[in-house]
Amino acid sequence: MESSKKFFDFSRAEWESFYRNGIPPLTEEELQEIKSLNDKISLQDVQDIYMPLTHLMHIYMKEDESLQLGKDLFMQSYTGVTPFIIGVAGSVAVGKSTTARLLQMMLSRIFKRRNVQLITTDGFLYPNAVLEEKGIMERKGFPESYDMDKLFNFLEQVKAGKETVEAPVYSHDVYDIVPDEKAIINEPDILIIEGINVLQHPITEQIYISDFFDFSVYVDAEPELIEKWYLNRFGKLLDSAFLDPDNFYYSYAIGDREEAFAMAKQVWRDVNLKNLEEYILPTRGNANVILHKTEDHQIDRVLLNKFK
Ligand SMILES: Nc1ncnc2c1ncn2[C@@H]1O[C@H](COP(=O)(O)OP(=O)(O)OP(=O)(O)O)[C@@H](O)[C@H]1O
Ligand SMILES: CC(C)(CO)[C@@H](O)C(=O)NCCC(=O)O
Repeated sequence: MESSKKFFDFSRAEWESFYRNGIPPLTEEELQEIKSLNDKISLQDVQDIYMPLTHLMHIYMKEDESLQLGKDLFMQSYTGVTPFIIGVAGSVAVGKSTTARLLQMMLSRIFKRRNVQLITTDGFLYPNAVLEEKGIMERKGFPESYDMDKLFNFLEQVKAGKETVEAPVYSHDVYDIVPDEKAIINEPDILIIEGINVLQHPITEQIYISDFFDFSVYVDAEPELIEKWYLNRFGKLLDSAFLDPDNFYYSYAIGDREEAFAMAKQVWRDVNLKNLEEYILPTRGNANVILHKTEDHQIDRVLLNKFK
């Protein structure tokens, strides 16, 4: 273990050993089902990295429940059970959605009676029309491009145990908020929130959105690799846009492929890499756990926060 001031830094082998004696809570069939999520997901990662991670999350969940109960006893009032909220942060295209969906599937299989739901903060981006109006269309993903009040209200309602809470929906294909679509969150026991901004910035002077999180994971990798994954995903977006004139990427898909990739490289450099360096990376130290990836999304190191 090679540690920094703030994090214990474990090799893959060390991390894996933290759950070696546990009985794998997932059947071979369930593992195969997880595989269908993204055919490149390594089942070895599920076993070696995510099993110990969900085990650790369970430790935090139990602590959280007992703290809530203790506080209620102290105040001599019952405030109700609040959902356990897990944040998944990291760069654009680092694999947050894939990690978050994998965690959702694993947690709902392992804790069969718990209702595990998932949402992305992409839905809280201002619609393109508003970004245009504010003159910040090329700042999509930067802090000012999100409706933070709306995100704050959403989190407050979920945490307060409201029966049904709605959130707007963003589509990568349309490259905009989808006007008539809503994501519904209804009384989850565990809510996973994935987004580049979940560990970021105060909303008001007193409160950070990270105050809402009971556990957080930062997905990390070297920027050169993330760029590769970004361009790779861009290629897939082009391939699926080819037959759909309504798709945002249609004109790129039917045009010159080299030019399209040159444009994507520029967007990576001028928007997403800049955002990573200025606003996302500085939040890495706030996470409970950092998953560090190398080539082919393989996780080679896991870091655990010493203080939270
Ligand atoms: N564990 C993994 N194994 C293989 N491929 C992966 C893995 N995780 C992500 N990918 C691939 O990397 C690309 C980016 O992943 P994903 O869309 O999950 O990123 P993201 O961080 O959610 O991005 P954004 O913030 O833009 O929504 C996708 O093409 C995805 O298929
Ligand atoms: C929607 C976000 C901000 C985050 O997922 C990102 O995928 C994005 O669209 N960034 C803007 C620059 C780009 O087109 O890649």
